[in-house]
Amino acid sequence: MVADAITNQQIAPPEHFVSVQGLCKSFGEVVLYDNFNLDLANNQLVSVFGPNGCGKSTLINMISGLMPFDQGEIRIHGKPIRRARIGYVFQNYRDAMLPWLSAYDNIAYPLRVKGVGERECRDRVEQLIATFNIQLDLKRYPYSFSGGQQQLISIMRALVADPEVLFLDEPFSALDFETTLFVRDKLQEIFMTTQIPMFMVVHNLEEAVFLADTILLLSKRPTRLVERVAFNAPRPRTFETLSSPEFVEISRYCLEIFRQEMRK
Ligand SMILES: Nc1ncnc2c1ncn2[C@@H]1O[C@H](COP(=O)(O)OP(=O)(O)OP(=O)(O)O)[C@@H](O)[C@H]1O
Repeated sequence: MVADAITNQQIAPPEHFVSVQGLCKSFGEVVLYDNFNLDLANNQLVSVFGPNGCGKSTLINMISGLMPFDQGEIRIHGKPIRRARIGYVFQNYRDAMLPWLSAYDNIAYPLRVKGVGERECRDRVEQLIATFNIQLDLKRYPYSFSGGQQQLISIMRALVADPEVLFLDEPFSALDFETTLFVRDKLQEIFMTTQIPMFMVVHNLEEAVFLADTILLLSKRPTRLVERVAFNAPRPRTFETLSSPEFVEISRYCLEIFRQEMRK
């Protein structure tokens, strides 16, 4: 009995923040996912990298509940998507901001949609910007901020309703290099402070490795998980991380897998 209990404990699945089983998705004749499975252990920052058009955005949109799928099951922390609290940061902050609302009202928007009272909205937004030391005049409108500042505002908006998971679809791709560094550091700080698991699609392999605990390498269509690669460098990751042997080795390894996949 005791032995059984120990065995059962050992085989019991770890807590997963995302669990995907038997996922199928096609667009017309184009099969993107055919019986795709994925489990992501809790408290991780997971990045997704793969060939152009393999279905990275489609995957993040299905898992976050923004896009329907044909077949399969997706659970967030063991629950159906509709019962999970989800934060989503879009690739293009210009389209994602509501331009007629101030930065403050953009951040507070998800709370207002939920019917949260004005005082609680204000407390929550103020707490958030104090925690992450956001020094912006939130009375201003989105267009008056730089790209990095707007992306930061959209990250604050995604966090304001206390999400269980944060999804980010290429959060740096519309930013210049300098701004990318700033937003990337802020994202890492948010992850380290909140421990909210993050699932992030990234276009650039080094970006995919730098912040991640796990890098998911996807194949060409129909899309499979080719490999999940662990990157265990200590946090915070800094400029020094970029030249560390483990970063160089993991990046090289991911690139090699990617190139093998492209040759198929
Ligand atoms: N709503 C849609 N209707 C029809 N086809 C679609 C739709 N959305 C995506 N596709 C197609 O599905 C494929 C995967 O698209 P998706 O944007 O998910 O890939 P991706 O890996 O994120 O691409 P990229 O690397 O270019 O950002 C592409 O061929 C795309 O044209």
